[in-house]
This record gives sequence, C-alpha cells and structure tokens, in this order.
Amino acid sequence: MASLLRRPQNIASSSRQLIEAAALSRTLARRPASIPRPLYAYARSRQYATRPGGEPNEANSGKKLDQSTGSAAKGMEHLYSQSSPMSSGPPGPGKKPEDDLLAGRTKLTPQEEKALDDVFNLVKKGMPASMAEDIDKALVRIKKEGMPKELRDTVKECADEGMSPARAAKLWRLTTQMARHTVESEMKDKAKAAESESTKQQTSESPAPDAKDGGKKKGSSKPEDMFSSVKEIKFDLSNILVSAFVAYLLYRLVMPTDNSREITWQEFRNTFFDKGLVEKLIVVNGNRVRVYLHRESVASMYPESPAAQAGFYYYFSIGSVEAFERRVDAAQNELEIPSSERIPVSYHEEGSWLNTFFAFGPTLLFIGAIFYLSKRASGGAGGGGGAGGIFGMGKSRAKKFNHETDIKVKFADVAGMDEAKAEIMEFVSFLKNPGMYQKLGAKIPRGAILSGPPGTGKTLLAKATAGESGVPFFSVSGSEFVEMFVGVGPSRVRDLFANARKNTPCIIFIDEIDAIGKARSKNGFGGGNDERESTLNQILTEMDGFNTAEQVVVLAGTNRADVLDKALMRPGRFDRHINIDPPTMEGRKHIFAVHLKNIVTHEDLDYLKGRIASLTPGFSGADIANVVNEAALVAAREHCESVKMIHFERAIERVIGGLEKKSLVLTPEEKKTVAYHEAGHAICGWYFKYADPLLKVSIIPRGSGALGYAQYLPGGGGDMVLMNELQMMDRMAMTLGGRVSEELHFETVTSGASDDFNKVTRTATAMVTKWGMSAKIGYIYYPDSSESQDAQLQKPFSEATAQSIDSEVKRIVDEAHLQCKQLLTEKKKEVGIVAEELLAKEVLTRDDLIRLLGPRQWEDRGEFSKYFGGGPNAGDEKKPAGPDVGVGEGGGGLPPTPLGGEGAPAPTMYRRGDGGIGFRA
Ligand SMILES: Nc1ncnc2c1ncn2[C@@H]1O[C@H](COP(=O)(O)OP(=O)(O)OP(=O)(O)O)[C@@H](O)[C@H]1O
Repeated sequence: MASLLRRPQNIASSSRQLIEAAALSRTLARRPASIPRPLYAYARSRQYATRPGGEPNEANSGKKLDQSTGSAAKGMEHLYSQSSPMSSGPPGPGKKPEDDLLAGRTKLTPQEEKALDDVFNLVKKGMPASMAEDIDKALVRIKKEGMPKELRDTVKECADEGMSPARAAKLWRLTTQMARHTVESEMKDKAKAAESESTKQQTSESPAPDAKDGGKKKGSSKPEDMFSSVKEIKFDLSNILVSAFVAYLLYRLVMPTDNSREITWQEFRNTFFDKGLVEKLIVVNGNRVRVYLHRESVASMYPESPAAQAGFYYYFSIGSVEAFERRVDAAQNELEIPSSERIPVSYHEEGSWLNTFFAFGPTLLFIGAIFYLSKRASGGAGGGGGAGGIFGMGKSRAKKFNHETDIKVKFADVAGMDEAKAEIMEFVSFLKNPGMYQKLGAKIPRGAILSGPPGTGKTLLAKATAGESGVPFFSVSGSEFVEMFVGVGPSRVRDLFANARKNTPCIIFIDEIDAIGKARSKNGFGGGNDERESTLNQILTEMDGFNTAEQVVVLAGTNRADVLDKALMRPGRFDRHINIDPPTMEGRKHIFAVHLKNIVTHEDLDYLKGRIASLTPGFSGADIANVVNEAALVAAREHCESVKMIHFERAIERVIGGLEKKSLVLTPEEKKTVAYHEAGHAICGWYFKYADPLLKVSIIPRGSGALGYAQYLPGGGGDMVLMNELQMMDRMAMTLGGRVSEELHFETVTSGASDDFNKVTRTATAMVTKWGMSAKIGYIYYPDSSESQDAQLQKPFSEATAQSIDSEVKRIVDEAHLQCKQLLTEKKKEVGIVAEELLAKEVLTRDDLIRLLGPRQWEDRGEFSKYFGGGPNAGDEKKPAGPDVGVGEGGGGLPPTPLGGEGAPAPTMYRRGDGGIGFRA
C-alpha cells in the first residue's frame, strides 16, 4: 500500500470499469473501493498469456500452440514466462499450478451457484467478449466438477463481509485462472487426441529396424566422423581468447545487454503503460525509448520477473521524438491521467558500442602492434634464464638442439675434411671424458674457430661434434646479437652463456661470428660501432669467465677469419683455428659418396664419383649436395627410374651456368662471332702445353648472361696449389685466344672479351706486384685495396713505381697476346674447322676435338684421362664406360676461381660483355 500511496497515479488510473462493477454489486460490494492497477493489470495479463491475439484462436489449437502458455511473439517469450508480469506467478515447489487452483473441489449448492453467478457476472463486466466467453466456460465447468475451496471461501467472504479491493483482486485472479485452466484442459485434450492419431499413423508407416539402420549408415554424420572432425580442431589458448573477445564484441554490438529487452509500442502500451507500471521514460539519442517500471510494484507481485531486477528496463525504437511525444500525450489523455501525474520523459545522448570501438580502435591497435612486435622480437629464446630486458628483448635467440632427438649428424656424414675432423674430435673426447685430460693437468680448450669459404661444412662439422659427443647444442648466428636497441647484444650474450652453463656439458655454435667479432677499430675512422664492440667485449668476458671445469665448448664459424679481432683469437678463448678449404678431388669424391647414398642410381659408383668430382673443381660441400639433388630432379623431370651420368652432368652445367636460355636467339653474325671466339680459346687450350684442354664448348646461351659456354679440364688436376710462370703465360695467352681469333677472322672486334681482359690483367698485376715475376719491380709485395685499409686510401708505392708497374703489366699482357697471335695465325685453318663445326652442331666435346685436330700432344695431368680419355695415345686408349659428356646438350663449365689469387687455374665461364653483346672467351 505504501507504494500505492507514493504513486497516486497508480490509483488514479485504475480501471473505471472495475470500480463501476464493484459499485454495482449490491450484494457483494457494499463498500465500493478502487482496485489497484497492478492487480487489474495482472488479471488482464492472463488474457494475453493465454492468447496473445486476444481472440480465441481455434486454428492455433493442438500441437501448434504451446500447451500451457499459448504461443508468444518471437523474442517476447519472456514476457509470457511464468515469472514475467504477464504470467500467473511462480508455482509452489513440486506442485503444478492447477493443484493449488483445484484444491478442495466440492459440488455447489444452489445458493452457492447463484452467488457464483453474481460474482462471475460482476467480474465479466468490462472484459473483452473472448475472455468473458472463457469465464462462462469456467463457470459451467465449476458447476459440473465442483468449486475449488479457495474460490468458495472468497465468494463466501464477499457475501458475508462485503467486497474489498483485496477480495475483488482475488476474485479476478481466481476466476481468470479458472477460465485459463478450462481453456488449457480443452487444448490438452485436443492435443492428446491429435497425438494418439499421429502415433497410430506412424506405427503403420514406420520402416523395419534394418532399414532404419541403413538409413543411419547412409547419413553423412556418423558419430565417429563427427568426433574425428571435432578432434581436428586445435584449441589454442590464444585463439580461444581472441575468438571469445571478438565474439563478445560482436554480441555486444548486435545484442543489447542482458538488463534490457526490446518491445513494441503496442506491447509497451498494453502491457505496461495502460496498467500504470511505467515509472519514467528516457529517450536515448532521439531514436530509442527506455521504459523504466515501478520496481517495487513489479517486485512485490512478480518477484522472479527480470523487470523486478534493479537496472532492468524495456526499450522500443521511435521514428521521431515529436511523433513519440504526440503518441504518449494521446495515450495519457485517453487514460485521463492528470497533467501533474503524467509520466516523466527525459532525453539522453549516449555513444554506441560501435562508436566507442571506432574511437578507441586505433589506439588499441597501436598498443597491440607494439606488444606483438616486442613479443616477436623477444621470441625464440633458447630456454629461460638471464635478464630479459624490456619485453624479453635481451634474451638469447639461440636455438637449442637436443642431442638425442634433434641432432642426427655424425662424423661419418662429414666428408673430405679429415684434418679438421681429427682436430675437432679432441673436443668430443674432452666433453665425453674430461677426467682423462684434467688428471694430467691439461687445460681444456675453450673453443675453436672454423673458417673457410661458404658451404664448406663448418656448421655441419659443429653439429657432428655435438652429435658425436651427445651433448646439447646451442646454435646462434652472430647477426642475431645485433639489434637496433643499445645493450641488447651484450644482454643476449650473457643470456646465452647463462643458459649454456645450466646445461653443461654442451656446445655453443656461433655462426658468422664476423658479424660481431670484427676487429675493433683503432682510429675510429668512419665511425665506430659501440654496440657491436660491447657485444664482442661481452663474448670475450664470458669466455674468460669459464672455469676449466665448466664443460662448455664454444665453436664459431666464419668466412672471414682474417677480419676477426685478435683478442678473440688468443689462446684461452678460441684456442683452435681450424681452416676448412674447398674439398680436393679426393674430398669431393667422398662428399659425393655421402650424398649419393640417398640417390637411386645404377651407375658404377666409383666411376661416377670420379667423373663428377673431376668436373667440379672448386665446388664446396654445399655445391656438391646441390648438384646431387639437382641431378635427381632432372631425372625425375624426365621420368627416369634412376639417376644417370647424363643427369649429373646436366646438373653440374645448370649449377654453374644456369638454365639454357633457348628463348634468346642470336643473329647468324653473332653466332659466328661467338663460335670463332670459342674456337680461338679451344685451339689455344689444345696446343699450348700448360693451358687447359677443352672438355666441352657450347654456343647455346645460358641463364646467367653467358652467350657461349666452355668447360676446360684444369691442367693442374683441378687442385693445383702452385703455378709457375710458364703456366701463367700459357693460360693468359689462352684467355686472350677469343679476342685474337676475332681479330684474325673478322673485320672488327666485339666487346665480348672484356671479362677475359679483366682476368688477364689481374693475373699480370699479381705477377708484378705480388709474385715477384717482374725483374723491373723486383721481389716486392704490394697489398691491394682488398687486403689493407691503408691501401684503399693511399697507394703503397710511389708514382714512379706505379708507372713501372703499369708498364710491366702491359708488357706481360702484350707478350701473352703475341704468343697467342703467333699460334692462332699458324693454326688459322684449325680455328676455322672448329668454329664451323661448332656453328653446325652448337656443342662440341673433347671427342669432337680429337676427331678434328687429332689427339692432344701433351699428356693431361691428374686423373682426367681416366674419366674422359683423349690423351696422346687416345687412339689406342680404351674409351671409358658411361656416356659422353653432354653429347648434344649444353656445355658445362668449371666453377669460377679467382684469377690473380693463389694458383688460379683455367679461365672458366665467359659472360656477356660490358657492351651487352658479350659472349664468353
Ligand atoms: N664436408 C661435407 N660433407 C658432406 N656434406 C657437406 C660437407 N660440407 C657441406 N656439406 C653440405 O652442405 C650443406 C651446407 O653446409 P654448412 O651449412 O655446414 O656450410 P657452412 O660452411 O657452415 O656455410 P656458411 O659459411 O655459409 O655458413 C650441408 O648441410 C651439407 O649437406
């Protein structure tokens, strides 16, 4: 009642009809009293709960209708649920609502029947016809089946003591409940009848059990299938969190929050407004109205309704504020609500979720990106420990390989470097059996630097050391210490060594150590690199910091041992310097043997290894691995059962010269120039004692810019370590053979010989400035700019000496040119024969040259004649087994080797010249 007093509009807007009805009742309503609107609302709500349409709907009967509550509009089911203001209230625990309703039914006496008629007539006043009809039905039923005790008592109380608001409300409730119950019973009966009818039909139509199974089997969703598909989904915590967050955002965007529900204007009007339940209205953003109800009124009557919860509200959308205001005014006028009691309406502006999201989105994205990047930067740390710095930036990025599972490499897999292996095996025995050394007082070496050209197997050797010694292996590249933040490098070094100490005995391998281990600059010219130097200092400190009992071996790989800081190389740090050179002929055979293990081939393995090793001087282990793999790919492309010799040769050609460029068509003149150029080289190689005899020449352009391509057998056996002056002169003359041939056979010359001149000049310069082969300059070594920083700025010789060097270089090159010109003039006819044959066939082999020129006068050194034939007694020689080198195919070439360097052998590949017309010599 307190709530009623506080809200006079509740009473003021009570149903006029009800008050009228109560006043009209002469017998029952002696003291007419207003009935609180919530009670009236309750009573009216029964009608909607049973039949949302307000009309008895026969078509909705049977299965289609919910058997207890009728069907509600989609999304509005909650309004008709048991706990909503529109339901009959919660049933007692364990009881059905009708148990209470029908408790203590007894037959009616005639007086009671009359009193009941009066009451029901009173109640029916002001009701819609449909509901009055239900009330009548209920009355008939009560008369037939008896009156429930509660109703009887209430009717009696009304008769004895008169009508009061509470009794009126109770009567309303009981009569409408009875009406509803009657309707529901009818529906249930109908539904039962329909159900039994359909079961009968089903039993007559249902298929045999087998057929059912069959049907199930046919279905695509077998339980196992479903499980297997479910199993495949990977549940990753971060994925789940992100998906959950996104789903929540979407949900919040699409769905309103739980403490609100959308209704229509009609529902607002009929369910809340007309019943005086509305406390206030808030118009949000001019397009939505929030309806706040009198919570106490709702809670006292429907404790379980969501509308009774604090903060809950209904809302509906409006087209325009003006229209809404007009409608509300009209509704209030209709209900004759005085202006002082009208429902307050306020106006709010609020940002939507979407707006908030867009407002904060970029900031969140930015923060997220920074977080992600810093996470990435700190990722890949090999084990924990150590100071991580900001976002773990300072953590070591070394990958830790488990010796039992990850490292399968053994010394047997590393071929062609026996000395290096022997040296490093000592580390293995130290790691396996340290006591043996320590008891004799020997200090254990701390580490070794493996230096050598790229791909010679430094990393492989380090891995094999770890594999053999059975200890964990930390692998990191020098460049991974370098980061744009100051202090990260030293911090990562500390972290790496801290991890290693936790895992002793172990091996740390720092690849490309020159990235951090370069000699620290003395004069600071060009700006120092403090970060790199402090990283290096940290490595020096850490390596000093080991005590000899700590079994941590540090191996480092580099291609530039010459630039490393001296402090790094001193005993007590990297004690051992192991130099790994490109493999020799024997080494290449062994490396081929290692990699051929995985290849299917029916060739004679000894012959195969020897021949392809001869064809690959200067190749590193990585090149060899690549050739073997490439050969297998070539064979597979041709659908062969096994890899044959021809495939290996093609692979070598491809590795050296690139793919044949059949699309590049040379004009006949260009082709002729290339052919005579190549023929010039070939004739020189064939007739000069110390030059390299031709193995194969082709004038098919190749991918790497070569218009012609020749392969020569290195005269020194490919592994030549020393060259004498005669050899150099012959080779230089041969290198100039291409240009001289052009001079002799054409009116003019081309730009294609520039690469030849480069080689010749470098050799001649080295002869003068390094190898003491010029009487005028004498026995002096002048470093070039690649060897000394000083030489980059200032020439290490006087101007006069420079002139002498120039003249001496020119003299040597001129001598080589003269030597070549004499030979080619003498052999002009042979050059023509070879060139014409080359033009006709595009590819010539050693056998063709023997056929055209006769066997070579000079005996080939090394094992080449064993694999390629063609020595001075070639006619008598038994031809080696296996196919000829690349008959009818593009030529191969020896790998480029540095001329002017240590014992550079034959010229190898001839590329497009500067003028773009180029071809090879
Ligand atoms: N001596 C060898 N025996 C067998 N295989 C080898 C040998 N040397 C190199 N290889 C092959 O070449 C690959 C590359 O070798 P690796 O990575 O050890 O070269 P690297 O000297 O460390 O090169 P880089 O200096 O460029 O780091 C190896 O995986 C292996 O397949």
